[in-house]
Amino acid sequence: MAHISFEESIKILSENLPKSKGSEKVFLENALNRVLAKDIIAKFNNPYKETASMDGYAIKYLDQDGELKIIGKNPAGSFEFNKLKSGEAIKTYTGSFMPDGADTLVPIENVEVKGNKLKILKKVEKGFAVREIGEDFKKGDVLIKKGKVIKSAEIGVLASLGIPVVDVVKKPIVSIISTGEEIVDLDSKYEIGQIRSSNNYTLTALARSLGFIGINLGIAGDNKKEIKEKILDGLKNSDVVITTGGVSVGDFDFVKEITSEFEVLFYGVNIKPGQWVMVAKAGEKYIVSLPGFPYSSFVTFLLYALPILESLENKKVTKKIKAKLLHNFVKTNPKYQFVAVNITFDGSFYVDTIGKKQGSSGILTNLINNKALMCLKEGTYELKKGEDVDVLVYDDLFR
Ligand SMILES: Nc1nc2c(c(=O)[nH]1)N[C@H]1C(S)=C(S)[C@@H](COP(=O)(O)OP(=O)(O)OC[C@H]3O[C@@H](n4cnc5c(N)ncnc54)[C@H](O)[C@@H]3O)O[C@H]1N2
Ligand code: MOO
Repeated sequence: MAHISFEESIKILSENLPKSKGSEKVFLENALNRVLAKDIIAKFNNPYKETASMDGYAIKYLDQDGELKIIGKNPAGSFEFNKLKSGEAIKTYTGSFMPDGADTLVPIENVEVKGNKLKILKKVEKGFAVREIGEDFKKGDVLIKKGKVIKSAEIGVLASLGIPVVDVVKKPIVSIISTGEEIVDLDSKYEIGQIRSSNNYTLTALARSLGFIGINLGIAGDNKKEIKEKILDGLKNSDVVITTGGVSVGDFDFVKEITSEFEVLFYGVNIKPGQWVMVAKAGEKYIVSLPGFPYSSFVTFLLYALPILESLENKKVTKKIKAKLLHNFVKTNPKYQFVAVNITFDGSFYVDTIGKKQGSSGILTNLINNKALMCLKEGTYELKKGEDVDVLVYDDLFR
């Protein structure tokens, strides 16, 4: 079967992306980084009433010339709505409601007090240090839109609205299975010639680092029954099942046969790494079978599993940006290529491949400290130093 182009694979995938999952309720403390499932609408004005933003005396603006009579105190949290008449002042504190009849607050620094007499030494303009009703938000305002990822300020706004429980989109669950007769897990004895399985650990961690629920389902040998059982097991408890290995042309590449029993969206893409990737639907769920090489499985997870997970939670966790190449780069492979790059920011983004090893897709260590992939369209060509390139950023660049 001829491989399809990268663009074609993305088109097919985007036409088959899932709808976002339903919602669930979480305590506000657990809502950080979750996707809001319903608009948050203010049920009251904040502030509820005109409020002092400094410590001082509430007065009528036109009363600033003569001597005023201090008729009392108005501490924050006192809900007596004091009334103020002409010629009077009420001591009022930061956060206190302004008395009815007062339109201005003269700060303590501007006045002289003798007994209950107040003299204003330095006048202020009308409305000084008074927060308007609804200055922060007004009743009926849509404060946070459905689909927004909840960060610290959203947590604060929800708290200020008195909302202890929030409706958020359920987190997508992705299960990861490594396959291969030669690979062994950490709990098994290692014999020369075997390969310690890294993919199930790397991809579980990658899924979790991007905010999804990653489940490491361990290893299945090159055995159709075992592989199928593990995939079916994964499908029961997760939205997406990832397999690694067993998808190319070897005699023991059974995963592709098992995954083919489902509704295959595509198998084989003209990309480097990852040309043997296979994506299938299993009813509402997905099986994404990635090549076994550690670098290939990492890249293809980002390219094909991540869009499904993002769609399920209705959020984007990767960014596509332009960056300038810090050195010439010769693209020798005609496939659409994804290259691990160092990325730096100095007013613009810059990328380079300094210190990255050249070789097969078996090189996982190139991804240590890596946050981005340079995306190079099909063809062989030379890129010049200073040229703009497309970059897929999958980690926080400023951390
Ligand atoms: N005759 C051909 N051979 C290969 C081709 C080809 O076109 N013709 N394509 C190569 C490419 S490209 C890739 S990518 C691999 C993909 O093969 P599989 O997906 O079937 O992967 P495996 O053969 O099972 O494994 C490949 C490689 O990765 C190691 N591996 C597998 N799983 C893990 C794991 N969990 N942790 C660490 N390392 C793992 C495995 O030992 C192999 O070395 O096919 C090429 N061959
Ligand atoms: O497709 Mo393989 O992942 O190029 O090495």
